[in-house]
Amino acid sequence: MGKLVVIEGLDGAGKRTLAGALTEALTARGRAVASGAFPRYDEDVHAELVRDALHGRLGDLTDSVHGMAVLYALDRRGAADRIRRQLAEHDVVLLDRYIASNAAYGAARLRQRADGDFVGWVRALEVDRFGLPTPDLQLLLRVPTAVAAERAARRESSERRERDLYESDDDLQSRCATVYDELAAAHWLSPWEVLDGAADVGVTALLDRHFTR
Ligand SMILES: Nc1ncnc2c1ncn2[C@@H]1O[C@H](COP(=O)(O)OP(=O)(O)O)[C@@H](O)[C@H]1O
Ligand SMILES: Cc1cn([C@H]2C[C@H](O)[C@@H](COP(=O)(O)OP(=O)(O)O)O2)c(=O)[nH]c1=O
Repeated sequence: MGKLVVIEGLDGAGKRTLAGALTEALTARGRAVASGAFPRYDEDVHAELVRDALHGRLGDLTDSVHGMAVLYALDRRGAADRIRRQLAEHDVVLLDRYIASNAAYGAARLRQRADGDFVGWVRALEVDRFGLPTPDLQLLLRVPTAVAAERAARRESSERRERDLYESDDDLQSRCATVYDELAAAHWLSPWEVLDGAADVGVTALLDRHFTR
């Protein structure tokens, strides 16, 4: 049975970049790695609807924090069997965002903290009701909100990719950073490790800490 490892953090924190580096380093050590990212924009109708909502194309649906969270959760529900299969066949399944993204962004939108009702509601929906596999380890890639915003803006211009409603809301990102810190401190759903994304993450040392057999 493989380990389910999740990378979490703000938009522009460097999650995708770290996922690539970790996959490469684990593969070089001979581990079988499956990787994925949520939302699955090009694979799942709920994720497609998320994209529409984040670009203001679904009217007042975007205003509903719980409605948005249900769409993200249904995307993951549709991937649950595949994740379970991947865990059976690989040493590591590495995901760029998972259940904690719903907890952090939703709580931040509602101005709640990690010990508030919303985070409990996400756990009840995704873990208890949908039966999603829980992570073995969550990595919080922590960067100052200004750095994340600057990276997201740079990516916007280099990839001609328009920033969405959450990405362009600096106050939301900064509240979200607080909830992430609290989720990590509480080891919500799994052990967490906080990585300094503004410095060298130190992939080799990370592997030595968590992936020695
Ligand atoms: N450690 C880093 N130092 C500087 N720039 C980085 C670093 N990691 C990622 N970036 C750049 O920041 C931008 C956002 O990174 P990305 O990995 O796409 O973030 P995320 O997946 O968290 O949104 C990209 O342009 C990427 O090249
Ligand atoms: C996966 C997930 C993302 N989100 C938020 C975080 C991001 O602001 C936004 C889009 O996800 P993101 O991974 O940033 O997609 P991309 O970088 O390809 O646009 O959705 C949730 O609120 N809940 C979730 O379950």
